[in-house]
Amino acid sequence: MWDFRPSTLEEFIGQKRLKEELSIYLSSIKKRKEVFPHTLFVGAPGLGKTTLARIIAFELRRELKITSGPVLDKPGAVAGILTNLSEGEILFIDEIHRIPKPCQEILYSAMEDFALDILIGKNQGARSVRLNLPRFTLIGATNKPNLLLGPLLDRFQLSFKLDYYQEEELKDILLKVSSLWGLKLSEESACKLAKAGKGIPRQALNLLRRLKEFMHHFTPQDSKILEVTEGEIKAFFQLLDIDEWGLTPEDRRCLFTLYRDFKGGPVGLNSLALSSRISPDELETLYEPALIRLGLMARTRKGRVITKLGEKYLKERNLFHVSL
Ligand SMILES: Nc1ncnc2c1ncn2[C@@H]1O[C@H](COP(=O)(O)OP(=O)(O)OP(=O)(O)O)[C@@H](O)[C@H]1O
Repeated sequence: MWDFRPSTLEEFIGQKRLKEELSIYLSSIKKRKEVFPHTLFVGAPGLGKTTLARIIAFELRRELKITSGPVLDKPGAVAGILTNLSEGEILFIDEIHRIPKPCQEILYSAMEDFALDILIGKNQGARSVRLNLPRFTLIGATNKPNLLLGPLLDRFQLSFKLDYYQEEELKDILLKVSSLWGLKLSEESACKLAKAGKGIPRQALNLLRRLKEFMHHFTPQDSKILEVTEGEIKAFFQLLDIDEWGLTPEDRRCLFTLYRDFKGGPVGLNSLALSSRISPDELETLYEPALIRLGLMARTRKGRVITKLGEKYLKERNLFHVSL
């Protein structure tokens, strides 16, 4: 089994408070056979927003349609997907903040009144026609809720914020998935991988996927169970050039660029991204969250700054003079 997605809330590890609340809504909606309320999941990429949408659909035995903000870039695209929904169906829109504003506006009446107002004709001859929609559930996922129009935000009856995972929780996820994949992780190996997962299941599972390939490469072909020792984890981390926190050469490059090119900051996101040779979006969503959570970088009102701990990190690893 290559991918692992929990299909019930019980199988979903972590996010304890969110799970408790969600399970109450699921059971009460199930009892009353109602349509699930419009729900927004807010959190960084890879924390499990899509997985939760799938779980809601599975638990309620509802159909799930999956799309994403960039696909819904024209009013016609939004109208098209809405008019193809059936009663009780769940529409999941990933990166909902990337829907252009005029298209977000179409969603207001669809969510509130289950109706679509379509403008037919042009100029003076134009008239508005109201099209009734089946009752459906919209589940949105975003890591930038501030880019959603206020009235759209208001139409989500439920909103959940996903937290980064504790190492212990990531460890449980890794142990569960590794056994499905025929990998035998010792407790210590699982802890090391979990620590390098940067609080994000997708990152931890990506590491596990690569570890599996690594193990297959170095183990005789007939072994059914691949046993991973601490020594192998060490060699694996060396091969990937990641440290015990899971920081990659790109993470270190951002930190070092901040130190070298901007004298430790403060510096704006775009300038730091340009000098680090990565896109501002990648810097903001992929790299800086971990650097900030580890206390190596900080975000101030004037921009990003390196912390004392960040300087210590570079110094200890002899990274003050590397050429990037
Ligand atoms: N709590 C969890 N327990 C087990 N596996 C999880 C959990 N959360 C996420 N995963 C796994 O991590 C991977 C990423 O999860 P998912 O695609 O749901 O994240 P996401 O928040 O929707 O990311 P994106 O916003 O980038 O689409 C999936 O393989 C999923 O099965």
